[in-house]
Amino acid sequence: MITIQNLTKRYGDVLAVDDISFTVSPGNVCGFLGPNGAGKSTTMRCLVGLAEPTGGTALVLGQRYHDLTAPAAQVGTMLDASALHPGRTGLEILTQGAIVLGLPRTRVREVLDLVGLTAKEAKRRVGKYSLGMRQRLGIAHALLGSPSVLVLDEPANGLDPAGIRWMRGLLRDFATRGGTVLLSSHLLHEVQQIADELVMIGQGRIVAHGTLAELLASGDDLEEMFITRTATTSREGALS
Ligand SMILES: Nc1ncnc2c1ncn2[C@@H]1O[C@H](COP(=O)(O)OP(=O)(O)OP(=O)(O)O)[C@@H](O)[C@H]1O
Repeated sequence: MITIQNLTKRYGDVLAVDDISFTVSPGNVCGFLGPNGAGKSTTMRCLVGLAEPTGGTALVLGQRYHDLTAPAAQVGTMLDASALHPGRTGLEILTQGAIVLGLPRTRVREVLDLVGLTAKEAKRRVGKYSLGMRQRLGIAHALLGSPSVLVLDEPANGLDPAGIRWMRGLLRDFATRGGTVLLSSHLLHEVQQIADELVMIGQGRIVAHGTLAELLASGDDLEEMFITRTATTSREGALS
């Protein structure tokens, strides 16, 4: 369960996130959609304790991230796949993660299988990985501790159509087993294929929220809605 309530985050003069509220329940894959600079990463950083909210709360499993008993295992995160150390192999990164979480080495093999990285690929340095392989490794790392919540920033970035289909299957399966997923994207087409509910954000404010079916049934063209609403919302709250 993810519960964002009246979350506000200000960096000096910049109101990065402006009083947003939404929840994601177990069993759901929620796409957090917005153009560059809309406030997606900031919201996710507040959720996983990397940024302190200026106001409101961002709770995961009903608690602040740092108050969870084993946050790194309970919540799988991928906030920046490009931050993976280029000089290490995928295997080294996952093995180190398993050690930190107190998990058996066999778990590394399991998550590699889950994301479709071969043993040979795992032994290559991350600097030689394609963007899609980095995304898979980042997701493998997020899955290590068998979390019940996944928070993924732009996970489909760099994936080809087959990779996107694979990710949809993986996340759907995770949600079907009771998991909660929040994933961000700045591409409507991408997120539409993966998520079953959407939170659209523009300039720090939520401009649309609902299941994909609800949003599509409204008769509005989703792309038109995305472009017009995220462009016209102002940080001073021009669009209610
Ligand atoms: N540490 C920071 N210090 C100052 N301003 C920041 C900081 N982090 C984010 N911002 C600003 O907050 C706003 C929201 O940024 P954020 O990264 O959350 O957006 P985003 O939707 O994730 O965008 P992108 O898709 O480009 O990653 C932007 O104006 C950004 O410049």
